[in-house]
Amino acid sequence: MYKLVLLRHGESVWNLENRFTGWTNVELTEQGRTEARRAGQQLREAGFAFDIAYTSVLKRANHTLWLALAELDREWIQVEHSWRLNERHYGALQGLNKAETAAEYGEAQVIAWRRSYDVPPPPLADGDERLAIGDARYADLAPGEFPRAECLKDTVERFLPYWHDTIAPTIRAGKSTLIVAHGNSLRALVKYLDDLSDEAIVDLNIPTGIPLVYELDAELKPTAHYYLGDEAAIAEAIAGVAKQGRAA
Ligand SMILES: O=C(O)[C@@H](CO)OP(=O)(O)O
Repeated sequence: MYKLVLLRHGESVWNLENRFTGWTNVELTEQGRTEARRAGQQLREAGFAFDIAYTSVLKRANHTLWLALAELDREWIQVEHSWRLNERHYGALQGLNKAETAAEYGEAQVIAWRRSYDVPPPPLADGDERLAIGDARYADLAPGEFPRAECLKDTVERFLPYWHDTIAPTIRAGKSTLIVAHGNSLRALVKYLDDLSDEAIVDLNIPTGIPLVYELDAELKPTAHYYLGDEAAIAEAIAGVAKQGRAA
Protein backbone atom coordinates (compact mmCIF):
# COMPACT_ATOMS: atom_id res chain seq x y z
CA MET A 1 0.00 0.00 0.00
CA TYR A 2 1.24 3.47 -0.89
CA LYS A 3 0.27 6.81 0.64
CA LEU A 4 0.16 9.91 -1.52
CA VAL A 5 -0.53 13.36 -0.07
CA LEU A 6 -2.20 16.13 -2.08
CA LEU A 7 -2.11 19.69 -0.75
CA ARG A 8 -3.74 22.73 -2.27
CA HIS A 9 -1.74 25.92 -1.60
CA GLY A 10 -2.77 28.13 1.32
CA GLU A 11 -5.04 31.12 0.86
CA SER A 12 -3.68 33.49 -1.82
CA VAL A 13 -4.22 37.23 -2.17
CA TRP A 14 -6.69 36.60 -4.97
CA ASN A 15 -8.50 33.88 -3.01
CA LEU A 16 -9.01 36.54 -0.36
CA GLU A 17 -10.18 39.09 -2.95
CA ASN A 18 -12.34 36.39 -4.58
CA ARG A 19 -10.79 36.80 -8.03
CA PHE A 20 -10.32 34.19 -10.76
CA THR A 21 -6.61 33.43 -10.60
CA GLY A 22 -5.52 30.61 -12.93
CA TRP A 23 -1.93 31.18 -14.10
CA THR A 24 -1.65 34.62 -12.45
CA ASN A 25 1.34 34.36 -10.12
CA VAL A 26 -0.09 35.81 -6.89
CA GLU A 27 1.37 35.62 -3.37
CA LEU A 28 0.03 33.82 -0.30
CA THR A 29 -1.71 35.90 2.35
CA GLU A 30 -0.55 35.74 5.97
CA GLN A 31 -3.49 33.40 6.56
CA GLY A 32 -2.25 31.27 3.62
CA ARG A 33 1.20 31.03 5.17
CA THR A 34 -0.38 29.98 8.48
CA GLU A 35 -2.39 27.30 6.67
CA ALA A 36 0.78 26.00 5.00
CA ARG A 37 2.63 25.75 8.31
CA ARG A 38 -0.35 24.06 9.95
CA ALA A 39 -0.51 21.53 7.10
CA GLY A 40 3.17 20.73 7.69
CA GLN A 41 2.52 20.27 11.43
CA GLN A 42 -0.46 17.98 10.74
CA LEU A 43 1.62 15.90 8.36
CA ARG A 44 4.44 15.68 10.92
CA GLU A 45 2.01 14.59 13.64
CA ALA A 46 0.58 11.97 11.26
CA GLY A 47 4.10 10.59 10.79
CA PHE A 48 4.79 11.55 7.17
CA ALA A 49 8.43 11.72 6.08
CA PHE A 50 8.43 12.62 2.40
CA ASP A 51 11.20 11.62 0.01
CA ILE A 52 10.10 13.82 -2.88
CA ALA A 53 7.66 16.63 -3.65
CA TYR A 54 6.05 17.79 -6.89
CA THR A 55 4.70 21.27 -7.38
CA SER A 56 3.73 23.81 -10.03
CA VAL A 57 5.75 26.81 -11.21
CA LEU A 58 3.43 29.24 -9.37
CA LYS A 59 4.68 30.83 -6.14
CA ARG A 60 1.54 30.27 -4.06
CA ALA A 61 2.13 26.52 -4.37
CA ASN A 62 5.94 26.76 -4.11
CA HIS A 63 5.80 28.85 -0.93
CA THR A 64 3.19 26.53 0.59
CA LEU A 65 5.51 23.61 -0.08
CA TRP A 66 8.52 25.38 1.49
CA LEU A 67 6.59 26.30 4.63
CA ALA A 68 5.15 22.80 5.02
CA LEU A 69 8.55 21.16 4.44
CA ALA A 70 10.12 23.44 7.06
CA GLU A 71 7.63 22.15 9.65
CA LEU A 72 8.55 18.63 8.63
CA ASP A 73 12.32 19.37 8.82
CA ARG A 74 12.39 18.11 5.24
CA GLU A 75 13.54 21.15 3.23
CA TRP A 76 16.37 19.06 1.78
CA ILE A 77 14.28 16.57 -0.20
CA GLN A 78 14.07 16.51 -4.00
CA VAL A 79 11.49 18.98 -5.36
CA GLU A 80 10.30 18.86 -8.97
CA HIS A 81 8.43 21.75 -10.58
CA SER A 82 6.21 21.51 -13.62
CA TRP A 83 3.77 23.85 -15.36
CA ARG A 84 1.67 20.70 -15.82
CA LEU A 85 0.72 21.04 -12.13
CA ASN A 86 -0.28 24.71 -12.55
CA GLU A 87 -3.80 25.85 -11.80
CA ARG A 88 -6.27 25.49 -14.65
CA HIS A 89 -5.80 28.47 -17.00
CA TYR A 90 -8.81 30.75 -16.43
CA GLY A 91 -8.41 32.68 -19.68
CA ALA A 92 -10.07 36.08 -19.89
CA LEU A 93 -11.71 35.56 -16.47
CA GLN A 94 -8.30 35.92 -14.74
CA GLY A 95 -8.43 38.96 -12.47
CA LEU A 96 -12.23 39.28 -12.41
CA ASN A 97 -14.12 39.09 -9.13
CA LYS A 98 -16.15 35.85 -8.97
CA ALA A 99 -19.22 37.32 -7.24
CA GLU A 100 -19.32 40.29 -9.65
CA THR A 101 -18.97 37.92 -12.59
CA ALA A 102 -21.91 35.89 -11.22
CA ALA A 103 -23.97 39.08 -10.87
CA GLU A 104 -23.19 40.00 -14.48
CA TYR A 105 -23.42 36.62 -16.27
CA GLY A 106 -25.55 34.62 -13.81
CA GLU A 107 -24.56 32.01 -11.23
CA ALA A 108 -25.29 29.10 -13.59
CA GLN A 109 -22.78 30.44 -16.12
CA VAL A 110 -20.16 30.91 -13.39
CA ILE A 111 -20.76 27.36 -12.11
CA ALA A 112 -20.27 26.11 -15.69
CA TRP A 113 -17.01 28.08 -16.03
CA ARG A 114 -15.76 27.06 -12.58
CA ARG A 115 -16.77 23.46 -12.27
CA SER A 116 -18.02 21.84 -15.49
CA TYR A 117 -15.71 19.31 -17.09
CA ASP A 118 -15.73 20.63 -20.61
CA VAL A 119 -16.92 24.25 -20.73
CA PRO A 120 -13.86 26.51 -21.13
CA PRO A 121 -13.85 30.12 -19.94
CA PRO A 122 -13.46 32.80 -22.64
CA PRO A 123 -9.88 32.73 -23.99
CA LEU A 124 -7.21 35.41 -23.66
CA ALA A 125 -6.71 37.32 -26.90
CA ASP A 126 -3.35 37.63 -28.68
CA GLY A 127 -1.28 40.39 -27.12
CA ASP A 128 -3.20 40.34 -23.81
CA GLU A 129 -0.70 41.28 -21.10
CA ARG A 130 -2.04 38.41 -18.97
CA LEU A 131 -0.47 35.92 -21.44
CA ALA A 132 2.80 34.93 -19.76
CA ILE A 133 4.49 33.77 -22.99
CA GLY A 134 8.20 34.63 -22.66
CA ASP A 135 8.21 34.01 -18.89
CA ALA A 136 11.23 31.75 -18.16
CA ARG A 137 8.93 29.44 -16.19
CA TYR A 138 7.39 28.36 -19.46
CA ALA A 139 10.58 27.95 -21.52
CA ASP A 140 9.65 24.35 -22.37
CA LEU A 141 6.19 25.35 -23.67
CA ALA A 142 6.09 26.33 -27.34
CA PRO A 143 4.04 29.53 -27.93
CA GLY A 144 1.52 27.45 -29.92
CA GLU A 145 1.05 25.12 -26.93
CA PHE A 146 0.55 27.95 -24.47
CA PRO A 147 -3.00 27.78 -23.07
CA ARG A 148 -5.33 30.76 -23.65
CA ALA A 149 -8.03 29.19 -21.41
CA GLU A 150 -8.65 25.67 -20.15
CA CYS A 151 -11.66 23.65 -19.16
CA LEU A 152 -10.96 20.89 -16.61
CA LYS A 153 -10.72 18.35 -19.46
CA ASP A 154 -7.79 20.35 -20.91
CA THR A 155 -6.13 20.38 -17.48
CA VAL A 156 -6.57 16.60 -17.15
CA GLU A 157 -5.01 16.14 -20.61
CA ARG A 158 -1.91 18.23 -19.85
CA PHE A 159 -1.50 16.83 -16.32
CA LEU A 160 -1.94 13.09 -16.93
CA PRO A 161 1.24 12.61 -19.03
CA TYR A 162 3.22 14.02 -16.09
CA TRP A 163 1.41 11.67 -13.71
CA HIS A 164 2.04 8.60 -15.86
CA ASP A 165 5.63 9.40 -16.88
CA THR A 166 6.99 10.99 -13.72
CA ILE A 167 4.88 10.87 -10.55
CA ALA A 168 3.34 7.38 -10.75
CA PRO A 169 6.71 5.61 -11.35
CA THR A 170 8.14 7.47 -8.34
CA ILE A 171 5.31 6.28 -6.10
CA ARG A 172 5.68 2.73 -7.42
CA ALA A 173 9.40 2.90 -6.62
CA GLY A 174 8.34 3.32 -2.96
CA LYS A 175 9.15 7.01 -2.52
CA SER A 176 6.92 8.86 -0.07
CA THR A 177 5.37 11.56 -2.29
CA LEU A 178 3.79 14.96 -1.68
CA ILE A 179 2.05 17.00 -4.40
CA VAL A 180 1.45 20.69 -3.65
CA ALA A 181 -0.68 22.22 -6.37
CA HIS A 182 -3.96 24.02 -7.03
CA GLY A 183 -7.71 23.57 -6.65
CA ASN A 184 -8.33 22.53 -10.22
CA SER A 185 -5.08 20.72 -11.05
CA LEU A 186 -5.79 18.59 -7.96
CA ARG A 187 -9.42 18.12 -9.09
CA ALA A 188 -7.96 16.80 -12.36
CA LEU A 189 -5.91 14.24 -10.44
CA VAL A 190 -8.76 13.27 -8.10
CA LYS A 191 -11.08 12.79 -11.10
CA TYR A 192 -8.56 10.40 -12.59
CA LEU A 193 -7.69 8.53 -9.37
CA ASP A 194 -11.30 8.10 -8.21
CA ASP A 195 -12.60 7.63 -11.77
CA LEU A 196 -15.26 10.29 -11.16
CA SER A 197 -17.79 10.96 -13.91
CA ASP A 198 -17.91 14.30 -15.74
CA GLU A 199 -21.07 15.02 -13.71
CA ALA A 200 -19.68 14.02 -10.31
CA ILE A 201 -16.60 16.24 -10.62
CA VAL A 202 -18.84 19.35 -10.73
CA ASP A 203 -19.55 18.98 -6.99
CA LEU A 204 -15.95 18.43 -5.92
CA ASN A 205 -14.28 21.40 -4.20
CA ILE A 206 -10.84 21.24 -2.58
CA PRO A 207 -10.09 23.63 0.32
CA THR A 208 -6.81 25.55 0.73
CA GLY A 209 -4.04 24.23 2.93
CA ILE A 210 -5.60 20.98 4.19
CA PRO A 211 -3.66 17.75 3.49
CA LEU A 212 -5.63 15.14 1.53
CA VAL A 213 -4.23 11.64 1.98
CA TYR A 214 -4.75 8.94 -0.65
CA GLU A 215 -4.05 5.29 0.13
CA LEU A 216 -3.26 3.46 -3.09
CA ASP A 217 -2.96 -0.25 -3.89
CA ALA A 218 -0.16 -1.81 -5.97
CA GLU A 219 -1.90 -0.64 -9.17
CA LEU A 220 -2.19 2.88 -7.69
CA LYS A 221 -5.95 2.51 -7.37
CA PRO A 222 -7.30 4.34 -4.30
CA THR A 223 -8.46 2.20 -1.39
CA ALA A 224 -9.21 5.19 0.87
CA HIS A 225 -8.84 8.94 1.01
CA TYR A 226 -9.29 11.43 3.83
CA TYR A 227 -8.37 14.95 4.88
CA LEU A 228 -6.26 15.53 7.99
CA GLY A 229 -7.87 17.73 10.62
CA ASP A 230 -11.18 18.65 12.15
CA GLU A 231 -14.11 17.31 10.10
CA ALA A 232 -16.49 20.22 10.75
CA ALA A 233 -13.83 22.81 9.87
CA ILE A 234 -12.97 20.91 6.68
CA ALA A 235 -16.65 20.71 5.65
CA GLU A 236 -16.98 24.45 6.25
CA ALA A 237 -13.86 25.19 4.17
CA ILE A 238 -15.16 23.03 1.29
CA ALA A 239 -18.56 24.78 1.37
CA GLY A 240 -16.75 28.14 1.40
CA VAL A 241 -14.95 27.31 -1.86
CA ALA A 242 -18.23 26.30 -3.52
CA LYS A 243 -19.86 29.56 -2.42
CA GLN A 244 -17.22 31.82 -4.03
CA GLY A 245 -19.17 31.78 -7.30
CA ARG A 246 -22.40 33.20 -5.80
CA ALA A 247 -23.50 36.68 -6.71
CA ALA A 248 -22.81 39.05 -3.81
O1 LIG B 1 -9.36 31.20 -9.38
C1 LIG B 1 -8.79 30.09 -9.51
O2 LIG B 1 -7.77 29.92 -10.18
C2 LIG B 1 -9.42 28.88 -8.82
C3 LIG B 1 -8.71 28.53 -7.55
O3 LIG B 1 -8.56 29.61 -6.68
O4 LIG B 1 -10.73 29.21 -8.51
P1 LIG B 1 -12.02 28.30 -8.60
O5 LIG B 1 -12.18 27.65 -7.27
O6 LIG B 1 -13.09 29.32 -8.87
O7 LIG B 1 -11.87 27.34 -9.73
